[in-house]
Amino acid sequence: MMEKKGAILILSGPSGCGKSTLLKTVYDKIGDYHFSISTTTREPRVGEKNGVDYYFASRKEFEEDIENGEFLEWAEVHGNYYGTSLKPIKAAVSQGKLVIFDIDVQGHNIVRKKLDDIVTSVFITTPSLKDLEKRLKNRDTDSKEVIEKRLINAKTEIKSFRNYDYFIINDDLKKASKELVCIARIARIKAKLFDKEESIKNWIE
Ligand SMILES: Nc1ncnc2c1ncn2[C@@H]1O[C@H](COP(=O)(O)OP(=O)(O)OP(=O)(O)O)[C@@H](O)[C@H]1O
Ligand SMILES: Nc1nc2c(ncn2[C@@H]2O[C@H](COP(=O)(O)O)[C@@H](O)[C@H]2O)c(=O)[nH]1
Repeated sequence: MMEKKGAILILSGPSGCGKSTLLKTVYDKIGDYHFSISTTTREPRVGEKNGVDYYFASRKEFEEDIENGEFLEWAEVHGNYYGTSLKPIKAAVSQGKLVIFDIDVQGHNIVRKKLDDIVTSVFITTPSLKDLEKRLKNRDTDSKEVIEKRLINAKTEIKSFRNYDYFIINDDLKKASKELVCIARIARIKAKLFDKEESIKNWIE
């Protein structure tokens, strides 16, 4: 399906737990990486740019992409479609990059199933549901109804934390950031395993 020279790091966790904030703090500490930009049918938030934060699409366009097999994974999350296009991931993985995904638990389960040997995953959350509510309200990007929906879904999502390799409680941002840097560096080692396998070929032949 793809030349697996690289590695994949998946971040999941309830909306508002701080995945994007945490990622911004680690990028300059983890070396060469490729961040997977998802496609979504959600309306862009103020300041979000097409092709930077997401590729924004209509439901019709998204459904056509599903039909055409364009996605490595896709899911309906909080009432909208979100998906990861296969092509850029294939290219980045075959170039030996660490590919970073910010996707929900459904997407994680699909990618894990398809590419288990190169996946490292981390579930991120807040210390409590109250903290999550505060963060979503302070972020001020979503309506009251959208926030309520995301808080209800968070209670279901948190039940999946055991399906992940690592678990970070994003209370103190500095501490959580250090933990994520360690995990990202370990995730990259999975990419190196393929080079190592190559160098011990004489043992196997
Ligand atoms: N450790 C922290 N302490 C306090 N506030 C935080 C912390 N980490 C992130 N935040 C704040 O919480 C809010 C939500 O963070 P962010 O947008 O990164 O969440 P997210 O998990 O990426 O959300 P989504 O899944 O909806 O994209 C932001 O306003 C951010 O500044
Ligand atoms: N399964 C997928 N989930 C995705 C993808 N891109 C983002 N997400 C998840 O959606 C929620 C909501 O995001 P928001 O930007 O509307 O706040 C978030 O928790 C992401 O993890 C994807 O391609 N596939």
